Amino acid sequence: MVLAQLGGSISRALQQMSNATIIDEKVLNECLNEITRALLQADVQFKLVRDMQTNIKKIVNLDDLAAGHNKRKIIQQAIFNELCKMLDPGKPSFTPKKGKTSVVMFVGLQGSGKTTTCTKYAYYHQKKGWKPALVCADTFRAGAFDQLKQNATKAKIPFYGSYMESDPVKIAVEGVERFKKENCDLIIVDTSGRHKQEAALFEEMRQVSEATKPDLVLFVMDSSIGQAAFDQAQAFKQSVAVGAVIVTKMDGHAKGGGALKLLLTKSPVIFIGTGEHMDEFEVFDVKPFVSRLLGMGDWSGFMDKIHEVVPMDQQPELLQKLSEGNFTLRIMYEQFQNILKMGPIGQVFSMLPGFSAELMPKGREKESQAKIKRYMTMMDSMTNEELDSSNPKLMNESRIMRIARGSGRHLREVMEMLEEYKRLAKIWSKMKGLKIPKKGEMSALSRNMNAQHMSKVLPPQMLKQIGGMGGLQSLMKQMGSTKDMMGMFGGGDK
Ligand SMILES: Nc1nc2c(ncn2[C@@H]2O[C@H](COP(=O)(O)OP(=O)(O)OP(=O)(O)O)[C@@H](O)[C@H]2O)c(=O)[nH]1
Repeated sequence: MVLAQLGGSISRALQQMSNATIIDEKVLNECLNEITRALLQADVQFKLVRDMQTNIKKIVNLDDLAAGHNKRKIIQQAIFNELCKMLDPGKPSFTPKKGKTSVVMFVGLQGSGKTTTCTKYAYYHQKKGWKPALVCADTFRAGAFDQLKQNATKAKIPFYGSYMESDPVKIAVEGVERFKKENCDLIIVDTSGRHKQEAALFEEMRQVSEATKPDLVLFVMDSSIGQAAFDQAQAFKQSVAVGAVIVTKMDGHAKGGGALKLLLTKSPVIFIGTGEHMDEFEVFDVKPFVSRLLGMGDWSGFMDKIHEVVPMDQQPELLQKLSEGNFTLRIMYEQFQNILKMGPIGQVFSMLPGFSAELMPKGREKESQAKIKRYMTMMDSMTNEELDSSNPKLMNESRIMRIARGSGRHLREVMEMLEEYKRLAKIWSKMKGLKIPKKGEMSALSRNMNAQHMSKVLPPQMLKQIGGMGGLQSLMKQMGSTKDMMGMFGGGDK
Protein backbone atom coordinates (compact mmCIF):
# COMPACT_ATOMS: atom_id res chain seq x y z
CA MET A 1 0.00 0.00 0.00
CA VAL A 2 1.29 3.39 -0.97
CA LEU A 3 0.63 4.82 2.43
CA ALA A 4 2.28 2.13 4.49
CA GLN A 5 5.51 4.07 4.76
CA LEU A 6 3.78 7.21 5.94
CA GLY A 7 1.70 5.25 8.46
CA GLY A 8 4.85 3.55 9.71
CA SER A 9 6.63 6.88 10.26
CA ILE A 10 3.71 8.36 12.18
CA SER A 11 3.18 5.33 14.38
CA ARG A 12 6.92 5.17 15.08
CA ALA A 13 6.84 8.80 16.21
CA LEU A 14 3.91 8.01 18.52
CA GLN A 15 5.67 4.97 19.87
CA GLN A 16 8.85 6.91 20.61
CA MET A 17 6.81 9.46 22.50
CA SER A 18 5.09 6.71 24.47
CA ASN A 19 8.40 5.20 25.43
CA ALA A 20 9.61 8.44 26.99
CA THR A 21 9.52 8.45 30.80
CA ILE A 22 8.26 11.99 31.06
CA ILE A 23 6.24 13.80 28.45
CA ASP A 24 7.54 17.35 28.32
CA GLU A 25 7.65 20.09 25.72
CA LYS A 26 10.77 18.58 24.14
CA VAL A 27 9.26 15.09 23.73
CA LEU A 28 6.04 16.53 22.31
CA ASN A 29 7.96 18.72 19.86
CA GLU A 30 10.09 15.83 18.70
CA CYS A 31 7.00 13.72 18.09
CA LEU A 32 5.22 16.51 16.20
CA ASN A 33 8.32 17.27 14.14
CA GLU A 34 8.59 13.64 13.12
CA ILE A 35 4.94 13.60 12.04
CA THR A 36 5.34 16.91 10.21
CA ARG A 37 8.34 15.55 8.33
CA ALA A 38 6.44 12.42 7.35
CA LEU A 39 3.43 14.41 6.10
CA LEU A 40 5.58 16.85 4.13
CA GLN A 41 7.41 13.96 2.55
CA ALA A 42 4.00 12.59 1.62
CA ASP A 43 3.49 15.83 -0.29
CA VAL A 44 0.81 17.22 2.01
CA GLN A 45 0.54 21.00 1.72
CA PHE A 46 2.75 22.92 4.13
CA LYS A 47 -0.13 25.06 5.38
CA LEU A 48 -2.26 22.03 6.27
CA VAL A 49 0.62 20.44 8.17
CA ARG A 50 1.43 23.66 10.01
CA ASP A 51 -2.23 24.16 10.99
CA MET A 52 -2.37 20.61 12.24
CA GLN A 53 0.70 21.16 14.40
CA THR A 54 -0.69 24.41 15.81
CA ASN A 55 -4.03 22.78 16.61
CA ILE A 56 -2.42 19.88 18.40
CA LYS A 57 -0.27 22.24 20.45
CA LYS A 58 -3.36 24.25 21.36
CA ILE A 59 -5.23 21.14 22.52
CA VAL A 60 -2.24 19.68 24.29
CA ASN A 61 -1.14 22.50 26.51
CA LEU A 62 1.34 20.66 28.70
CA ASP A 63 1.58 23.50 31.24
CA ASP A 64 -2.15 23.47 31.83
CA LEU A 65 -2.42 19.73 32.17
CA ALA A 66 -2.40 18.72 35.79
CA ALA A 67 -0.07 15.90 36.81
CA GLY A 68 -2.94 13.40 36.93
CA HIS A 69 -3.83 13.86 33.29
CA ASN A 70 -2.71 11.21 30.88
CA LYS A 71 -0.71 13.28 28.47
CA ARG A 72 0.09 10.42 26.10
CA LYS A 73 -3.57 9.66 25.67
CA ILE A 74 -4.47 13.28 25.03
CA ILE A 75 -1.66 13.71 22.49
CA GLN A 76 -2.50 10.49 20.63
CA GLN A 77 -6.15 11.37 20.47
CA ALA A 78 -5.39 14.88 19.26
CA ILE A 79 -3.18 13.51 16.47
CA PHE A 80 -5.80 10.95 15.46
CA ASN A 81 -8.52 13.63 15.42
CA GLU A 82 -6.41 16.13 13.48
CA LEU A 83 -5.54 13.55 10.82
CA CYS A 84 -9.21 12.67 10.49
CA LYS A 85 -10.14 16.34 10.28
CA MET A 86 -7.55 16.90 7.59
CA LEU A 87 -8.92 14.06 5.46
CA ASP A 88 -12.61 14.75 5.98
CA PRO A 89 -14.03 17.01 3.26
CA GLY A 90 -17.04 17.65 5.49
CA LYS A 91 -19.82 17.50 2.94
CA PRO A 92 -21.02 14.04 1.94
CA SER A 93 -21.70 13.38 -1.73
CA PHE A 94 -24.99 12.28 -3.22
CA THR A 95 -25.55 8.64 -2.27
CA PRO A 96 -27.66 6.47 -4.58
CA LYS A 97 -30.46 4.55 -2.86
CA LYS A 98 -31.12 0.88 -3.47
CA GLY A 99 -34.39 0.34 -5.35
CA LYS A 100 -34.51 3.91 -6.66
CA THR A 101 -32.99 4.57 -10.09
CA SER A 102 -29.81 6.61 -10.06
CA VAL A 103 -27.54 7.48 -12.97
CA VAL A 104 -23.85 7.71 -12.16
CA MET A 105 -21.47 9.07 -14.77
CA PHE A 106 -17.76 8.21 -14.56
CA VAL A 107 -15.20 10.67 -15.88
CA GLY A 108 -11.40 10.63 -15.92
CA LEU A 109 -8.48 10.51 -18.29
CA GLN A 110 -7.61 7.37 -20.18
CA GLY A 111 -5.53 4.99 -18.14
CA SER A 112 -6.79 6.28 -14.80
CA GLY A 113 -8.60 2.99 -14.31
CA LYS A 114 -12.04 4.33 -15.18
CA THR A 115 -13.45 1.30 -16.99
CA THR A 116 -12.09 -1.09 -14.37
CA THR A 117 -13.49 1.11 -11.61
CA CYS A 118 -16.95 1.28 -13.24
CA THR A 119 -17.17 -2.49 -13.02
CA LYS A 120 -15.78 -2.60 -9.50
CA TYR A 121 -18.39 -0.04 -8.44
CA ALA A 122 -21.17 -2.03 -10.14
CA TYR A 123 -19.94 -5.31 -8.68
CA TYR A 124 -19.64 -3.83 -5.18
CA HIS A 125 -23.30 -2.79 -5.30
CA GLN A 126 -24.46 -5.98 -6.97
CA LYS A 127 -23.04 -7.97 -4.05
CA LYS A 128 -25.15 -5.83 -1.77
CA GLY A 129 -28.33 -6.69 -3.65
CA TRP A 130 -28.52 -3.78 -6.11
CA LYS A 131 -29.43 -4.09 -9.77
CA PRO A 132 -26.59 -2.26 -11.54
CA ALA A 133 -26.04 -1.86 -15.30
CA LEU A 134 -23.14 -0.55 -17.36
CA VAL A 135 -23.27 1.75 -20.38
CA CYS A 136 -20.18 2.24 -22.54
CA ALA A 137 -20.25 5.78 -23.92
CA ASP A 138 -16.60 5.73 -24.94
CA THR A 139 -16.71 5.68 -28.72
CA PHE A 140 -13.28 7.18 -29.16
CA ARG A 141 -11.03 4.36 -28.02
CA ALA A 142 -11.31 1.23 -30.12
CA GLY A 143 -11.62 -1.65 -27.73
CA ALA A 144 -13.26 0.35 -24.94
CA PHE A 145 -16.61 -1.40 -25.48
CA ASP A 146 -14.95 -4.82 -25.59
CA GLN A 147 -13.17 -4.15 -22.31
CA LEU A 148 -16.39 -3.10 -20.58
CA LYS A 149 -18.27 -6.00 -22.12
CA GLN A 150 -15.66 -8.46 -20.90
CA ASN A 151 -15.65 -7.06 -17.36
CA ALA A 152 -19.44 -6.89 -17.22
CA THR A 153 -19.87 -10.44 -18.50
CA LYS A 154 -17.43 -11.75 -15.92
CA ALA A 155 -19.41 -10.06 -13.16
CA LYS A 156 -22.79 -10.95 -14.73
CA ILE A 157 -23.81 -7.30 -14.98
CA PRO A 158 -26.03 -6.15 -17.88
CA PHE A 159 -24.29 -3.78 -20.29
CA TYR A 160 -25.03 -1.59 -23.28
CA GLY A 161 -22.82 -0.25 -26.05
CA SER A 162 -22.25 -0.30 -29.78
CA TYR A 163 -19.48 -1.11 -32.23
CA MET A 164 -21.09 0.96 -34.98
CA GLU A 165 -22.48 4.09 -33.36
CA SER A 166 -19.97 6.91 -33.07
CA ASP A 167 -22.05 9.41 -31.13
CA PRO A 168 -21.37 8.90 -27.39
CA VAL A 169 -24.33 11.07 -26.38
CA LYS A 170 -26.73 8.90 -28.37
CA ILE A 171 -25.38 5.69 -26.84
CA ALA A 172 -25.43 7.12 -23.32
CA VAL A 173 -29.06 8.22 -23.68
CA GLU A 174 -30.16 4.91 -25.24
CA GLY A 175 -28.40 2.89 -22.57
CA VAL A 176 -29.80 4.92 -19.70
CA GLU A 177 -33.33 4.72 -21.18
CA ARG A 178 -33.12 0.97 -21.68
CA PHE A 179 -31.91 0.25 -18.15
CA LYS A 180 -34.47 2.61 -16.63
CA LYS A 181 -37.15 0.53 -18.37
CA GLU A 182 -35.54 -2.61 -16.97
CA ASN A 183 -35.78 -1.15 -13.49
CA CYS A 184 -32.07 -1.11 -12.82
CA ASP A 185 -31.36 0.99 -9.77
CA LEU A 186 -27.77 1.93 -10.56
CA ILE A 187 -27.05 2.92 -14.15
CA ILE A 188 -23.35 3.53 -14.62
CA VAL A 189 -22.15 5.47 -17.65
CA ASP A 190 -18.50 4.99 -18.61
CA THR A 191 -17.20 7.85 -20.74
CA SER A 192 -14.25 8.51 -22.97
CA GLY A 193 -10.86 9.38 -21.52
CA ARG A 194 -9.13 10.75 -24.56
CA HIS A 195 -9.77 12.81 -27.68
CA LYS A 196 -7.66 14.25 -30.42
CA GLN A 197 -7.98 17.54 -28.62
CA GLU A 198 -8.56 18.04 -24.95
CA ALA A 199 -11.23 20.69 -25.48
CA ALA A 200 -13.28 18.19 -27.48
CA LEU A 201 -13.14 15.70 -24.61
CA PHE A 202 -14.48 18.22 -22.11
CA GLU A 203 -17.19 19.31 -24.51
CA GLU A 204 -18.21 15.68 -24.92
CA MET A 205 -18.39 15.24 -21.13
CA ARG A 206 -20.61 18.30 -20.90
CA GLN A 207 -22.93 16.96 -23.59
CA VAL A 208 -23.20 13.46 -22.13
CA SER A 209 -23.90 14.95 -18.74
CA GLU A 210 -26.55 17.31 -20.12
CA ALA A 211 -28.28 14.51 -22.01
CA THR A 212 -28.26 11.83 -19.29
CA LYS A 213 -28.71 14.15 -16.29
CA PRO A 214 -26.63 12.02 -13.91
CA ASP A 215 -27.45 12.09 -10.21
CA LEU A 216 -23.74 11.83 -9.49
CA VAL A 217 -20.59 12.45 -11.52
CA LEU A 218 -17.63 10.45 -10.24
CA PHE A 219 -14.11 11.52 -11.08
CA VAL A 220 -11.62 8.65 -11.27
CA MET A 221 -8.17 9.75 -10.16
CA ASP A 222 -4.96 7.77 -10.58
CA SER A 223 -2.89 7.97 -7.40
CA SER A 224 0.29 6.96 -9.15
CA ILE A 225 0.57 10.20 -11.13
CA GLY A 226 0.61 12.56 -8.15
CA GLN A 227 0.07 16.27 -8.76
CA ALA A 228 -1.02 15.75 -12.39
CA ALA A 229 -4.17 14.04 -11.09
CA PHE A 230 -5.14 17.25 -9.30
CA ASP A 231 -4.79 19.35 -12.40
CA GLN A 232 -6.95 16.85 -14.31
CA ALA A 233 -9.62 17.04 -11.64
CA GLN A 234 -9.72 20.81 -11.98
CA ALA A 235 -10.10 20.57 -15.74
CA PHE A 236 -12.98 18.08 -15.49
CA LYS A 237 -14.70 20.12 -12.81
CA GLN A 238 -14.94 23.02 -15.21
CA SER A 239 -17.08 21.03 -17.63
CA VAL A 240 -19.12 18.72 -15.35
CA ALA A 241 -20.32 18.89 -11.76
CA VAL A 242 -17.99 16.35 -10.14
CA GLY A 243 -19.73 15.15 -6.98
CA ALA A 244 -17.19 12.69 -5.63
CA VAL A 245 -13.86 11.07 -6.33
CA ILE A 246 -12.54 7.52 -6.53
CA VAL A 247 -8.77 7.24 -6.13
CA THR A 248 -7.30 4.23 -7.94
CA LYS A 249 -4.04 2.28 -7.74
CA MET A 250 -3.55 2.85 -4.05
CA ASP A 251 -1.73 -0.46 -4.02
CA GLY A 252 1.11 0.91 -6.12
CA HIS A 253 4.32 2.47 -4.88
CA ALA A 254 5.05 4.91 -7.67
CA LYS A 255 4.61 8.21 -5.89
CA GLY A 256 5.07 7.11 -2.31
CA GLY A 257 3.00 9.00 0.20
CA GLY A 258 1.81 11.43 -2.46
CA ALA A 259 -1.43 9.49 -2.46
CA LEU A 260 -2.40 10.93 0.88
CA LYS A 261 -2.50 14.33 -0.73
CA LEU A 262 -4.96 13.02 -3.28
CA LEU A 263 -7.30 12.11 -0.47
CA LEU A 264 -7.33 15.75 0.53
CA THR A 265 -9.47 16.89 -2.39
CA LYS A 266 -12.36 19.26 -2.01
CA SER A 267 -14.78 16.66 -3.39
CA PRO A 268 -15.25 13.70 -1.05
CA VAL A 269 -13.31 10.54 -1.83
CA ILE A 270 -15.83 7.72 -1.57
CA PHE A 271 -13.91 4.62 -2.70
CA ILE A 272 -10.32 3.61 -3.27
CA GLY A 273 -9.02 1.06 -5.76
CA THR A 274 -6.41 -1.25 -4.29
CA GLY A 275 -5.60 -3.61 -7.17
CA GLU A 276 -6.55 -4.78 -10.62
CA HIS A 277 -9.11 -7.33 -9.50
CA MET A 278 -12.81 -6.76 -9.27
CA ASP A 279 -12.98 -6.89 -5.49
CA GLU A 280 -9.88 -4.83 -4.83
CA PHE A 281 -12.08 -1.89 -4.04
CA GLU A 282 -12.85 -0.36 -0.65
CA VAL A 283 -15.21 2.21 0.74
CA PHE A 284 -13.19 5.17 1.86
CA ASP A 285 -14.14 6.07 5.38
CA VAL A 286 -11.92 8.53 7.19
CA LYS A 287 -11.72 7.16 10.75
CA PRO A 288 -11.07 3.49 9.95
CA PHE A 289 -8.67 4.65 7.24
CA VAL A 290 -6.61 6.75 9.65
CA SER A 291 -6.71 3.97 12.19
CA ARG A 292 -5.34 1.51 9.62
CA LEU A 293 -2.82 4.08 8.46
CA LEU A 294 -1.50 4.14 12.00
CA GLY A 295 -1.43 0.34 12.06
CA MET A 296 -4.28 0.05 14.54
CA GLY A 297 -6.63 -2.21 12.57
CA ASP A 298 -10.19 -1.65 11.43
CA TRP A 299 -12.66 -3.67 13.39
CA SER A 300 -15.76 -2.30 11.71
CA GLY A 301 -14.30 -3.01 8.25
CA PHE A 302 -13.63 -6.55 9.33
CA MET A 303 -17.20 -6.98 10.57
CA ASP A 304 -18.51 -5.65 7.26
CA LYS A 305 -16.34 -8.18 5.43
CA ILE A 306 -17.66 -11.00 7.60
CA HIS A 307 -21.19 -9.94 6.75
CA GLU A 308 -20.29 -9.76 3.10
CA VAL A 309 -18.69 -13.16 2.65
CA VAL A 310 -19.94 -15.51 5.33
CA PRO A 311 -23.28 -16.99 4.21
CA MET A 312 -26.14 -15.38 6.13
CA ASP A 313 -27.21 -18.60 7.79
CA GLN A 314 -23.72 -19.27 9.11
CA GLN A 315 -23.09 -15.79 10.44
CA PRO A 316 -24.92 -15.99 13.78
CA GLU A 317 -23.27 -19.31 14.52
CA LEU A 318 -19.74 -18.13 13.78
CA LEU A 319 -20.17 -14.86 15.64
CA GLN A 320 -21.79 -16.67 18.54
CA LYS A 321 -18.86 -19.05 18.79
CA LEU A 322 -16.41 -16.19 18.71
CA SER A 323 -18.31 -14.34 21.40
CA GLU A 324 -18.29 -17.45 23.60
CA GLY A 325 -14.53 -17.22 23.55
CA ASN A 326 -14.10 -20.89 22.59
CA PHE A 327 -11.75 -20.52 19.70
CA THR A 328 -11.40 -24.05 18.36
CA LEU A 329 -9.27 -25.25 15.48
CA ARG A 330 -12.46 -25.61 13.47
CA ILE A 331 -13.21 -21.93 13.94
CA MET A 332 -9.69 -21.12 12.83
CA TYR A 333 -10.25 -23.34 9.77
CA GLU A 334 -13.52 -21.56 8.99
CA GLN A 335 -11.86 -18.19 9.44
CA PHE A 336 -9.10 -19.17 7.05
CA GLN A 337 -11.74 -20.27 4.57
CA ASN A 338 -13.46 -16.92 4.91
CA ILE A 339 -10.22 -15.03 4.56
CA LEU A 340 -9.42 -16.82 1.33
CA LYS A 341 -12.94 -16.09 0.11
CA MET A 342 -12.73 -12.45 1.08
CA GLY A 343 -10.48 -11.88 -1.87
CA PRO A 344 -7.37 -9.79 -1.64
CA ILE A 345 -5.88 -11.19 1.46
CA GLY A 346 -3.74 -8.20 2.37
CA GLN A 347 -6.79 -5.97 2.60
CA VAL A 348 -8.54 -8.23 5.04
CA PHE A 349 -5.59 -9.01 7.22
CA SER A 350 -5.00 -5.47 8.27
CA MET A 351 -8.54 -5.45 9.68
CA LEU A 352 -8.30 -8.56 11.79
CA PRO A 353 -7.31 -8.35 15.42
CA GLY A 354 -4.14 -10.34 15.86
CA PHE A 355 -3.75 -11.50 12.30
CA SER A 356 -1.89 -8.66 10.70
CA ALA A 357 1.76 -8.61 11.64
CA GLU A 358 2.62 -12.22 12.32
CA LEU A 359 0.78 -14.09 9.62
CA MET A 360 0.80 -11.43 7.02
CA PRO A 361 4.00 -9.46 6.61
CA LYS A 362 3.52 -6.61 4.17
CA GLY A 363 4.46 -7.39 0.59
CA ARG A 364 4.46 -11.12 1.20
CA GLU A 365 0.79 -11.78 0.58
CA LYS A 366 1.31 -14.72 -1.75
CA GLU A 367 3.53 -16.48 0.72
CA SER A 368 1.03 -15.92 3.50
CA GLN A 369 -1.82 -17.21 1.37
CA ALA A 370 0.20 -20.35 0.69
CA LYS A 371 0.85 -20.71 4.40
CA ILE A 372 -2.85 -20.53 5.18
CA LYS A 373 -3.58 -23.17 2.57
CA ARG A 374 -0.86 -25.35 4.10
CA TYR A 375 -2.37 -24.96 7.54
CA MET A 376 -5.76 -25.92 6.13
CA THR A 377 -4.35 -29.07 4.52
CA MET A 378 -2.96 -30.12 7.89
CA MET A 379 -6.28 -29.42 9.56
CA ASP A 380 -7.95 -31.61 6.92
CA SER A 381 -6.10 -34.50 8.52
CA MET A 382 -7.56 -33.83 11.94
CA THR A 383 -10.44 -35.67 13.57
CA ASN A 384 -13.66 -33.92 14.55
CA GLU A 385 -12.68 -34.27 18.17
CA GLU A 386 -9.44 -32.42 17.54
CA LEU A 387 -11.09 -29.70 15.51
CA ASP A 388 -13.82 -29.04 18.06
CA SER A 389 -11.71 -29.11 21.17
CA SER A 390 -10.39 -25.99 22.81
CA ASN A 391 -8.14 -28.01 25.09
CA PRO A 392 -4.53 -27.57 23.94
CA LYS A 393 -3.44 -30.65 25.92
CA LEU A 394 -5.42 -32.90 23.58
CA MET A 395 -2.83 -32.46 20.86
CA ASN A 396 -0.25 -34.96 22.09
CA GLU A 397 2.77 -36.21 20.21
CA SER A 398 1.12 -39.19 18.56
CA ARG A 399 -1.73 -37.04 17.26
CA ILE A 400 0.73 -34.48 15.89
CA MET A 401 2.67 -37.26 14.16
CA ARG A 402 -0.49 -38.68 12.65
CA ILE A 403 -1.51 -35.26 11.30
CA ALA A 404 1.95 -34.70 9.81
CA ARG A 405 1.86 -38.11 8.10
CA GLY A 406 -1.71 -37.67 6.91
CA SER A 407 -1.03 -34.27 5.33
CA GLY A 408 2.44 -35.05 4.08
CA ARG A 409 3.96 -32.20 6.08
CA HIS A 410 6.79 -31.97 8.56
CA LEU A 411 6.19 -32.37 12.27
CA ARG A 412 7.70 -28.93 12.70
CA GLU A 413 5.03 -27.44 10.42
CA VAL A 414 2.18 -29.00 12.36
CA MET A 415 3.66 -27.65 15.57
CA GLU A 416 4.01 -24.21 13.98
CA MET A 417 0.36 -24.32 12.94
CA LEU A 418 -0.70 -25.29 16.48
CA GLU A 419 1.39 -22.42 17.87
CA GLU A 420 -0.41 -20.06 15.53
CA TYR A 421 -3.71 -21.47 16.74
CA LYS A 422 -2.72 -20.90 20.37
CA ARG A 423 -1.72 -17.34 19.64
CA LEU A 424 -5.02 -16.57 17.93
CA ALA A 425 -7.04 -18.42 20.57
CA LYS A 426 -5.44 -16.23 23.23
CA ILE A 427 -6.48 -13.07 21.41
CA TRP A 428 -9.99 -14.21 20.63
CA SER A 429 -10.56 -15.51 24.17
CA LYS A 430 -10.48 -11.90 25.24
CA MET A 431 -13.58 -11.29 23.16
CA LYS A 432 -15.58 -13.59 25.38
CA GLY A 433 -18.98 -12.20 26.25
CA LEU A 434 -18.86 -9.58 23.55
CA LYS A 435 -22.19 -9.29 21.78
CA ILE A 436 -21.46 -9.01 18.11
CA PRO A 437 -23.94 -6.90 16.14
CA LYS A 438 -26.07 -8.16 13.30
CA LYS A 439 -25.72 -6.88 9.78
CA GLY A 440 -26.44 -3.17 9.57
CA GLU A 441 -26.41 -2.82 13.31
CA MET A 442 -22.99 -1.42 13.87
CA SER A 443 -24.35 0.93 16.50
CA ALA A 444 -25.28 -2.09 18.58
CA LEU A 445 -21.61 -2.54 19.13
CA SER A 446 -21.62 0.73 20.98
CA ARG A 447 -24.36 -0.45 23.27
CA ASN A 448 -22.89 -3.83 23.91
CA MET A 449 -19.32 -2.89 24.23
CA ASN A 450 -17.99 -1.55 27.46
CA ALA A 451 -14.64 -0.45 28.76
CA GLN A 452 -14.23 -3.82 30.46
CA HIS A 453 -14.24 -5.61 27.12
CA MET A 454 -12.05 -3.04 25.52
CA SER A 455 -9.48 -3.35 28.27
CA LYS A 456 -9.26 -7.07 27.54
CA VAL A 457 -8.85 -6.62 23.83
CA LEU A 458 -6.27 -3.86 23.94
CA PRO A 459 -2.61 -4.74 24.11
CA PRO A 460 -1.54 -4.09 27.72
CA GLN A 461 1.03 -1.56 26.61
CA MET A 462 -1.56 0.45 24.80
CA LEU A 463 -3.95 0.27 27.73
CA LYS A 464 -1.21 1.67 29.93
CA GLN A 465 -0.67 4.48 27.48
CA ILE A 466 -4.28 5.57 27.65
CA GLY A 467 -4.24 5.60 31.41
CA GLY A 468 -5.58 2.16 32.38
CA MET A 469 -9.27 1.49 32.97
CA GLY A 470 -9.98 5.05 34.15
CA GLY A 471 -8.39 6.60 31.10
CA LEU A 472 -10.16 4.16 28.83
CA GLN A 473 -13.57 4.91 30.31
CA SER A 474 -13.18 8.64 29.91
CA LEU A 475 -11.75 8.23 26.42
CA MET A 476 -14.75 6.15 25.42
CA LYS A 477 -17.08 8.76 26.81
CA GLN A 478 -15.30 11.49 24.88
CA MET A 479 -15.34 9.53 21.66
CA GLY A 480 -19.03 8.86 22.04
CA SER A 481 -19.00 5.75 19.95
CA THR A 482 -17.25 2.51 20.57
CA LYS A 483 -17.28 1.82 16.86
CA ASP A 484 -14.64 4.52 16.61
CA MET A 485 -12.81 2.95 19.49
CA MET A 486 -12.72 -0.39 17.84
CA GLY A 487 -11.62 1.29 14.65
CA MET A 488 -8.81 2.90 16.55
CA PHE A 489 -7.65 0.00 18.57
CA GLY A 490 -8.73 -3.05 16.61
CA GLY A 491 -5.10 -3.84 15.96
CA GLY A 492 -5.19 -6.42 18.72
CA ASP A 493 -2.59 -8.12 20.78
CA LYS A 494 0.94 -7.87 19.64
N1 LIG B 1 -2.80 -1.78 -9.52
C1 LIG B 1 -3.97 -1.26 -9.88
N2 LIG B 1 -4.29 -1.21 -11.19
C2 LIG B 1 -5.48 -0.69 -11.52
C3 LIG B 1 -6.40 -0.21 -10.56
N3 LIG B 1 -7.49 0.24 -11.23
C4 LIG B 1 -7.25 0.02 -12.55
N4 LIG B 1 -6.04 -0.53 -12.74
C5 LIG B 1 -5.36 -0.88 -13.99
O1 LIG B 1 -5.11 0.30 -14.74
C6 LIG B 1 -5.12 0.05 -16.12
C7 LIG B 1 -6.03 1.03 -16.85
O2 LIG B 1 -7.36 0.76 -16.47
P1 LIG B 1 -8.61 0.99 -17.42
O3 LIG B 1 -9.81 0.68 -16.65
O4 LIG B 1 -8.42 0.30 -18.72
O5 LIG B 1 -8.41 2.54 -17.68
P2 LIG B 1 -9.45 3.61 -18.22
O6 LIG B 1 -9.21 4.84 -17.44
O7 LIG B 1 -10.81 3.09 -18.25
O8 LIG B 1 -8.99 3.87 -19.67
P3 LIG B 1 -10.01 4.27 -20.86
O9 LIG B 1 -11.07 3.22 -20.91
O10 LIG B 1 -9.14 4.23 -22.06
O11 LIG B 1 -10.52 5.60 -20.58
C8 LIG B 1 -5.57 -1.40 -16.28
O12 LIG B 1 -4.43 -2.20 -16.48
C9 LIG B 1 -6.20 -1.72 -14.92
O13 LIG B 1 -6.11 -3.09 -14.60
C10 LIG B 1 -6.03 -0.27 -9.16
O14 LIG B 1 -6.75 0.13 -8.26
N5 LIG B 1 -4.81 -0.81 -8.89
